[in-house]
Amino acid sequence: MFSHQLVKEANPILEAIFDHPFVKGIGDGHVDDAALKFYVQQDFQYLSEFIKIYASIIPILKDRENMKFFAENIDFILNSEIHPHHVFCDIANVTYESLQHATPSPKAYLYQSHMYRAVRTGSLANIICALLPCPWTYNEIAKQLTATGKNTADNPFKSWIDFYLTDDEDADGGLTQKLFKMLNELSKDMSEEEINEAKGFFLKSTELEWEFWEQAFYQQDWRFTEIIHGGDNHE
Ligand SMILES: Cc1ncc(C[n+]2csc(CCO)c2C)c(N)n1
Repeated sequence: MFSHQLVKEANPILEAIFDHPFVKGIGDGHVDDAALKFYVQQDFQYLSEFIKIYASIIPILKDRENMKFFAENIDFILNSEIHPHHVFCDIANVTYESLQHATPSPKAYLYQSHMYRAVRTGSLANIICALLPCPWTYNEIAKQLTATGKNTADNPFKSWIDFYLTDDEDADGGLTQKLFKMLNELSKDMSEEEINEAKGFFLKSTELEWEFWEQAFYQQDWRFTEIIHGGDNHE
């Protein structure tokens, strides 16, 4: 099955995500404030783009059930995904509002551009492959942290882990499985070339998830950010 192939090939990248100091820090209950702030600034901005990508899928869908599914996911990102951000803000002792005006860092820019590239191909499989590592890796992180005994009552990140752990219909676990199922269906009518193209989108997005943790941990912004972003806030 296509989904098994994707998970198998991406596995070393997922393992590297589990080993990343930011993710390990979530498990151990400590991440530097500067890393948490950089993450929320970039993620707030990233999720706004993610919503637009979800919206851009709707015109290429053929049935209402799928339209409902993607529309509900937009609602979920807008209204529920803010919870994990609040957890980071509370720990870093900053207001969420103060972190909502960032422009994309190089890696966030690359990740967003990668997703838009998938949209431009017009292929639903490519778009789902580019999107899926986002809910997939987070759900896997939450499961791994829980399985290794890190999701404890005294961990300040407990409610962040719990958020991505939930596996009910409306939450990420359910979403991940549904997207993998859609891919398995689509792959039945795809050529080897199309399968490889879609896989490329999935594997690159998985690495870009790793890069997202990395850039937040080391606060990697544009080298010439003053020049690039100037006084006005262009993207
Ligand atoms: C860089 C980055 N990657 C993944 C997530 C997690 N996430 C974002 S939207 C969503 C639901 C998808 O419909 C999930 C699980 C994040 N916050 N930031």
